[in-house]
Amino acid sequence: MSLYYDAVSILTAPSSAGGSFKSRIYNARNLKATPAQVFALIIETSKWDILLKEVIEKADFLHLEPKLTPLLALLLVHDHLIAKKGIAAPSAHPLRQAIERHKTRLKAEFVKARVRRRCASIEELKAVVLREKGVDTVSEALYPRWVRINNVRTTLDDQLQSTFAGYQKVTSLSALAGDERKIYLDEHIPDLVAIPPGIDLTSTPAYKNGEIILQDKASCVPAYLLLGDAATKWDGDLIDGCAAPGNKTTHLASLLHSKSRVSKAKLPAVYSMDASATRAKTLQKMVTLAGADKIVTVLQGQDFLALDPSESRFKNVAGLLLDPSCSGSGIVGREDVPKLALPGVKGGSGNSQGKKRKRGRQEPEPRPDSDPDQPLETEEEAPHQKIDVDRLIKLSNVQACIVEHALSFPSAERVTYSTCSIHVLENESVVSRILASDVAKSGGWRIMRRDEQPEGLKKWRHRGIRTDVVPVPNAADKQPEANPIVNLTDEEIEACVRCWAGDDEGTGGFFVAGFVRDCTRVESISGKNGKHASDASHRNSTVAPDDSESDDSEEEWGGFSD
Ligand SMILES: C[S@@+](CC[C@H](N)C(=O)[O-])C[C@H]1O[C@@H](n2cnc3c(N)ncnc32)[C@H](O)[C@@H]1O
Repeated sequence: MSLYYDAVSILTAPSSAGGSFKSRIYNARNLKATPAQVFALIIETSKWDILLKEVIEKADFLHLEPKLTPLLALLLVHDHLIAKKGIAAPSAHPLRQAIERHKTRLKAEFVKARVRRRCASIEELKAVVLREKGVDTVSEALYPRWVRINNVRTTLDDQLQSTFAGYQKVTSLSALAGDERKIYLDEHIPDLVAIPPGIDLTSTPAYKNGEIILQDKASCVPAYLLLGDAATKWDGDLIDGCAAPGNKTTHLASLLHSKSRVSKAKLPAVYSMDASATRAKTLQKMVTLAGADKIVTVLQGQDFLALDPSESRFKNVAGLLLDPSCSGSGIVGREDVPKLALPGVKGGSGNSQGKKRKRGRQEPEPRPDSDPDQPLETEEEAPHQKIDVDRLIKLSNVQACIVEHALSFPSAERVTYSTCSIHVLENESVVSRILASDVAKSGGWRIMRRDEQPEGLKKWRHRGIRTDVVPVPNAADKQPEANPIVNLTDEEIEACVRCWAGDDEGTGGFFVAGFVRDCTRVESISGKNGKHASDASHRNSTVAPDDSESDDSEEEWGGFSD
């Protein structure tokens, strides 16, 4: 029963609580039910709210049940009428009884509501209700649960035969509609699958053991772009400069790893850091849980900008992943607490929806990856802070600095830059500034073209833009900084990877660009950094997509050594 009270407490929490709606659930320390259950209940109820309101009002029983607030009633009636297992509470529980006392009326009104809409099945009814609500069933109603398979601990095949045994394979995201056990194997990112959002994996052994990681598809692009299709052959060390809570670090480890790697050679080292000591603790936890601690060294509370690229331990760093703080404007669910249509109470009962029940509860330990990217926002990313152009300009200055610092690592040959922002000012404009910087020019850096990207990403259709799709508030007053300068060629724009929330790809808004060192450029530039660039240029030249990559081709690898 705590599930319903948990959902009410989330929905009625003050808006100043901060964080995206989803992140607030996953970060809430006072929930008894699992965050996934609470999230699914709220989202599923929000899809049906107008119909449930109609049914409850016509059944006209709220004034008879003082324990039921309109919000509680909506959530409970959802499960009573629609959820496969009914209300998640023992049959003697007073709230369950408060609903079941009226089950005949509720059932009758539900059937009438369906007949009025001329629907033969519940699925049909769901689609009609969503249309009434003006929701596109594929884009908004269906935001799948993305699940990344962690190759450090398991394989996709193992998971298909264990955690996902009995799941029906489907070939499109839209086919995941409903609550049935279906699975979609992603066509762009290796070892990524999607399942219906209502399915809770948090109690599975695979989740608890770090074999699977819940991570939005868009957030999987940077590590894949950095290491490419032949990631198991990558032999330079890596840095994840802005790493907490650790989704991309553990993704790097997963890509580098393959269960079939035969122990001979040493795996590359990954230095993973976060300037926030608190967030770095979560990073360490997630790295350990994912089994990546054998290759990942977490530098807790380390400011990436304070790293000295000439330090000897970084001499073999060939790839750097930078995912710095951003406005978070692409995060799905930001300020998106579903506004549920609540039933009215005839006869004016005093049970208000905001009334909170006092509960003494143990605080559950949140899982670090429970809401990839989203739960552990930086101070800068807190949504209650207004997104305005001044803030974007500040963020973009730091973003550019961070990537330029990455380009100065002597053996670096690939760098990725990513944000979960939709603004040109933080994305294409930052790329444009980076490419124009001295460090990029003298180091021979250029953008990683679309035709050089891993196979899955070559196929990805959303590419860079030059002008904001969603205008930035008060940008018009701030000339000229508010007008982002995007001095990129068409080829460079095409090289930028964009993801958009609300389309049929099921991702949040995201931006990624890769930079590579081009030794021909550096040779044409006299003086500094030329040697570094050519040092770097040979190492991972084999990292380009390689069709011959197979389990058999990995005997030279040494696997993990303790
Ligand atoms: C968007 S989050 C990173 C998410 C992470 N890449 C993941 O996939 O789980 C940005 C992080 O960068 C960190 N950060 C910001 N500036 C930094 C800096 N100069 N050095 C190190 N970390 C920094 C913030 O504390 C924050 O945790």
